[in-house]
Amino acid sequence: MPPPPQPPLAAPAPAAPCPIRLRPAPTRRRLPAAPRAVSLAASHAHDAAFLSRAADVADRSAGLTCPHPNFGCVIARPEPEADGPEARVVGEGFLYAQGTRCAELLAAEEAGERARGATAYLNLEPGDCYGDSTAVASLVQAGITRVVVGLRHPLKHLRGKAIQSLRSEGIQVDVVGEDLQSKLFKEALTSCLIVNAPLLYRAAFRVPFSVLKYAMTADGKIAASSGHASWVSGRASRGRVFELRGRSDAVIVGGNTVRRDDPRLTARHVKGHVPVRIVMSQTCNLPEEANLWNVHEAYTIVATQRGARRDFQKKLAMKGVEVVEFDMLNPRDVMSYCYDRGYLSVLWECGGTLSAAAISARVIHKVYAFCAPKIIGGVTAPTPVGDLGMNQMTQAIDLIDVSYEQIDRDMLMSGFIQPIPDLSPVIPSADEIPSDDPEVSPYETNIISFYKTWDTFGAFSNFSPHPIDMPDEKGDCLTWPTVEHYYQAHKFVGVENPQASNIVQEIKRARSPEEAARIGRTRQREFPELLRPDWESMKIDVMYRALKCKFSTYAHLTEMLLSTAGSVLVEASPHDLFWGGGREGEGLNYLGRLLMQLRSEILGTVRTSVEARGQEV
Ligand SMILES: NC(=O)C1=CN([C@@H]2O[C@H](COP(=O)(O)OP(=O)(O)OC[C@H]3O[C@@H](n4cnc5c(N)ncnc54)[C@H](OP(=O)(O)O)[C@@H]3O)[C@@H](O)[C@H]2O)C=CC1
Ligand SMILES: Nc1c(N[C@@H]2O[C@H](COP(=O)(O)O)[C@@H](O)[C@H]2O)[nH]c(=O)[nH]c1=O
Repeated sequence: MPPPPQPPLAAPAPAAPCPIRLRPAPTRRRLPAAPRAVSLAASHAHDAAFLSRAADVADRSAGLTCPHPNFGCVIARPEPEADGPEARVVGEGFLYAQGTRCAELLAAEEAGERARGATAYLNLEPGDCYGDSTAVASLVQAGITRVVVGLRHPLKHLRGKAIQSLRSEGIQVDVVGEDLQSKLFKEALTSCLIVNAPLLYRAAFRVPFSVLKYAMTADGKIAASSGHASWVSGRASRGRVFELRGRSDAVIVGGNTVRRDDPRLTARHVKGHVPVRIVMSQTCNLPEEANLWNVHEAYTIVATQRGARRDFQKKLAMKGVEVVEFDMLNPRDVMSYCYDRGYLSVLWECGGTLSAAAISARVIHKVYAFCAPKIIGGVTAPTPVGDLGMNQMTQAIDLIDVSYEQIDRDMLMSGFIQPIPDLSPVIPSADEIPSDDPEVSPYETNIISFYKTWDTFGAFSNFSPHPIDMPDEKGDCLTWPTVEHYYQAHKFVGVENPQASNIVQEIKRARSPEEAARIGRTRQREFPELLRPDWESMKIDVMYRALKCKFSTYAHLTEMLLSTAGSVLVEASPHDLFWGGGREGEGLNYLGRLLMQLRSEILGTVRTSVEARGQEV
């Protein structure tokens, strides 16, 4: 694989300022009426306003669920009584999580008949990976006649596909920057870029979007010279940090911060998504007891140097902490690992030692600096960023798109170290859609890996949004939203304890497959006595039954599976060594194996029926 493109450390001079703020969820409102005269400027103003609104709508699930590409759809139609370009919103929707119903479908359902002849505004080109093009089909079936797209999909195997499909259905598609250009559209486009910055960085640099956050005094210290740091910033600022955590897949600290602060790193006080906590420690010289080892609160990974304190590693593993060894522990390799795990965004909450290493490794993209109006002094008091090897002020890294916000008595300054990647120059024209499949290496054409639902073969993931109807113990048919829901719930099925039945119901009701997985795993750890006693011997069978149902229910999935004949299927999970293939092929890859077994079974059935027909003739 070629090395990921290296952005310059010192970013180019700032472009037009663009305030970056966490936006509160917009309330539904009628947009202000535009001037009555029908003019191009007025219709552009409407389009730009609705597109920005689609970006705001897309942002609604942030912090509620595991981060994922943010898709929002706003359907608007002209006011029947108005002859100008006034329009009103008739439907809105956003993607709640991977494997849940797409934004376009939700918006079309809300709009109903009012969608006929209306315009749909999408912050991002839909990225159907399930072979069923739900997003496009929803818009077509709803009778949408025009679609305005903010950004083409940044992932190569999806870019341009949905736009082409919509156009081939006779729908007018206007893409900002290509078909629509003006200052207003530039601003709307910025909203679309910001709401999916993590996906864009991930696509461009093959690392997750990384944000460095710290709290410092007015004299630039992040702790007193003793190392004591609670608290530098005020309560309101720390509340904002909980929000930032809730929007991240993982929060990272260095060994010293764990030894000194014993942090919890949870997104408490804000309901919703709790990120994974990652400790980077070369020595693994970490405390025996620490808040981070309480994995009931949140999942913890310790990233360490190969061979470091193996006995202690075992102790951590006994507590449920995952330990990952690296040949050379450094920020870039840890970020590559996080990329492989499918993370989109990571929050660095470390001290200056590790932050300097991360900035030097060019993995930090954005900075949030909370500045408190206090002075602590101290020549040895820690500062936010250690040595970067610069000795002239002219070498300083200029932050771009800087914004300032007062939070109670503190000031929050944020800005990008690296600009949001502009993928537009490599956008292919409509007749130049890439046919290559980035998941399949030309040298290993017989291996097809899949993992996240946005991958080319994302439909093979148990998180794909394909409900299955399965008989329960009494033989009654029950619908499960995804295979993951079914699998996780069956850890507790058949156990004669009302608490186990409650857990089954809790998992069944989970709003997304991620939530189902989280509940299933947490309850298994919390209540091992409620796990069905035959689980270890039954889990493969449970999974196979669910897969068989999924692939036989949806014809296009059967087709997709059969199209892989001759290839080895690998679930590219770097950490699940039972269902996945592991980082270096050390995993047992049971999910891939079961899919291949199912493929053989279906192929056998197809062949047998063809042969039978042949004999009849
Ligand atoms: N106000 C604020 O926002 C914050 C304040 N703090 C304060 O900062 C102080 C700690 O800062 P600091 O000592 O810089 O701690 P860091 O959080 O930066 O941790 C440094 C440690 O990170 C580990 N590490 C792993 N890989 C690397 C690498 N490639 N390069 C460098 N380090 C690596 C090492 O752990 P090991 O030694 O285990 O191998 C190293 O000692 C504390 O007083 C804490 O309270 C901390 C965070 C935020
Ligand atoms: N001291 C300091 C911060 N420190 C960071 O927060 C961590 C503690 O998190 P938790 O245990 O979850 O409350 C600590 O280890 C460090 O990473 N953050 C801030 O916003 N403001 C502050 O003043």
